[in-house]
Amino acid sequence: MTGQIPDIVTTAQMRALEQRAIAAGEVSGLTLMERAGEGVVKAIIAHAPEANRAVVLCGKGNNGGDGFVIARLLAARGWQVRVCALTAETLSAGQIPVGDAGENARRWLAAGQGVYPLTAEAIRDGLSEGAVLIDALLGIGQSRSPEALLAPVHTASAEFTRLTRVAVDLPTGLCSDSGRWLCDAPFRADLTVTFHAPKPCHMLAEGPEICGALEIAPLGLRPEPGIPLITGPLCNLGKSGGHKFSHGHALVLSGGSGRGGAARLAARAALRIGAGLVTLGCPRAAIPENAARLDAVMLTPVDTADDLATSLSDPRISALLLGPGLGLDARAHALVDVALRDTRPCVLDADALTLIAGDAALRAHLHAGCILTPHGGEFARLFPDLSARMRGSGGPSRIDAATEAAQELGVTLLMKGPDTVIAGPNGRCALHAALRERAVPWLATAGAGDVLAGLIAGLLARGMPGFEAAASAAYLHASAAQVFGPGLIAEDLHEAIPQVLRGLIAH
Ligand SMILES: NC(=O)C1=CN([C@@H]2O[C@H](COP(=O)(O)OP(=O)(O)OC[C@H]3O[C@@H](n4cnc5c(N)ncnc54)[C@H](O)[C@@H]3O)[C@@H](O)[C@H]2O)[C@@H](O)CC1
Ligand SMILES: [K+]
Repeated sequence: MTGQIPDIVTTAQMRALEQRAIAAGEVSGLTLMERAGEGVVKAIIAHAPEANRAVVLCGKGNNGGDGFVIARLLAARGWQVRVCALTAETLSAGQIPVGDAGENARRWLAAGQGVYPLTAEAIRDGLSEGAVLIDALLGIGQSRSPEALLAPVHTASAEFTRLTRVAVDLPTGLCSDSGRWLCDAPFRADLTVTFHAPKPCHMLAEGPEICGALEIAPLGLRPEPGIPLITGPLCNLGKSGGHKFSHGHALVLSGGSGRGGAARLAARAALRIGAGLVTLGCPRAAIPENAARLDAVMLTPVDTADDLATSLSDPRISALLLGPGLGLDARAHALVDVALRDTRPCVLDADALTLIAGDAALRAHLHAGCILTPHGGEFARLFPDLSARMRGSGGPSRIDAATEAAQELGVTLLMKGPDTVIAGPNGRCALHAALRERAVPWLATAGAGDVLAGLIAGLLARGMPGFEAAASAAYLHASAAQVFGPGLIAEDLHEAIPQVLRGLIAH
């Protein structure tokens, strides 16, 4: 997939787009199916230029209908094509289903072609080394395990080592909206050709692992806004003129002696990303330790809620961060309480999230300037019911769950994971997908989350709105890891940020 990636559309959005175009008389379902088949054939030829033999696995629905179009178009190019269909028996008995898929089955049969059953033997006999195996069993309509359906496919294809496996729209065994597998052994594609726009499963959770290369075939439908992929910072990061106070002042609150590392990582990140000033607020007893480890970050004693209130009387403090290394004691609770009664932008991470999860009174003070950055465990503590639903079959995707959670709390929420979902209080959502060169597994290292929280706080301090700050920080965080590469530890992220910024600001 190259060039500008269109917004992601959910299954419901895709069906609505198609239905609207058909209802408006702009296009027929049959034409859409033909275009879908043409797109897949074009991608197959580009991907496997030497191939001239295919087995097309066709299901009962419209994904199967696409399969019959693909079979017809490949056969017209001189390919040796075998269709193995779930409907082989009824089709062979002359019973053609109504609808677009039925019409394409009819056209295939009318061309004098046969339809084989979906058995291991029939599939194997249609294949040879170098052939293309096309999965048109199930598409966006799948919601339950297709294990039985796939068993003969796995048995047959295991006998070959050089097949090109192509998924039509999405691999069978993958939930289109959540990216979760619907069975233990889904179809594993080398190439997935989807239509109009990527679906969440191509970007989320375990989906990318089984999609292979992703191609998007146009259907001629009008583009509509969906869920954008974050492919760069959402605001200008350059600095022009002014003095240090023109670029904001972030206040990071830390725990006691021996617990300051996480907050120091966050504070340095806030400074690196361009906040004019960053102050670390820690208990008086922890000042020597922090002073020995920090130079450009300033220090202020914050032992009590009153101390924090005094710090906040400085109107130049433009953003707060609480959580990394904050602790879960009474002081930490009191600091979160004071911070939330203030209306300044506030990042809540780590221990602050645990405190909020356990106290409805704190939760009640959350406001639209808050940015919560939970990982899976913290999300489960904050939203046990939603989290349990996510784990269930047919449950909400990470995109849907983050959107629901952000709206429920009226905050911006950044859900951490290999794919990072950012959801705003008004239903806005964006995704940073860990795909290909943006997959940075070495970010799974102690302290990386603290750096991310610090980047958000720094951008907030500079005046960036919450959603933009969270989305931009997710991008910059992954970019820094990408620039540094293997062996990364959290401290290295700070050192890589200038290189990332140089690249972005130069453009
Ligand atoms: N929506 C659109 O805009 C377009 C859709 N097209 C194709 O149509 C597909 C969607 O078609 P359908 O809605 O008919 O859905 P599918 O073809 O994905 O599934 C068909 C039916 O199979 C059944 N099913 C689900 N899980 C099953 C399982 N495990 N075992 C057996 N049967 C199962 C369900 O009843 C489902 O409705 C898309 O993925 C795409 O390939 C294209 O033709 C072009 C346009
Ligand atoms: K499929």
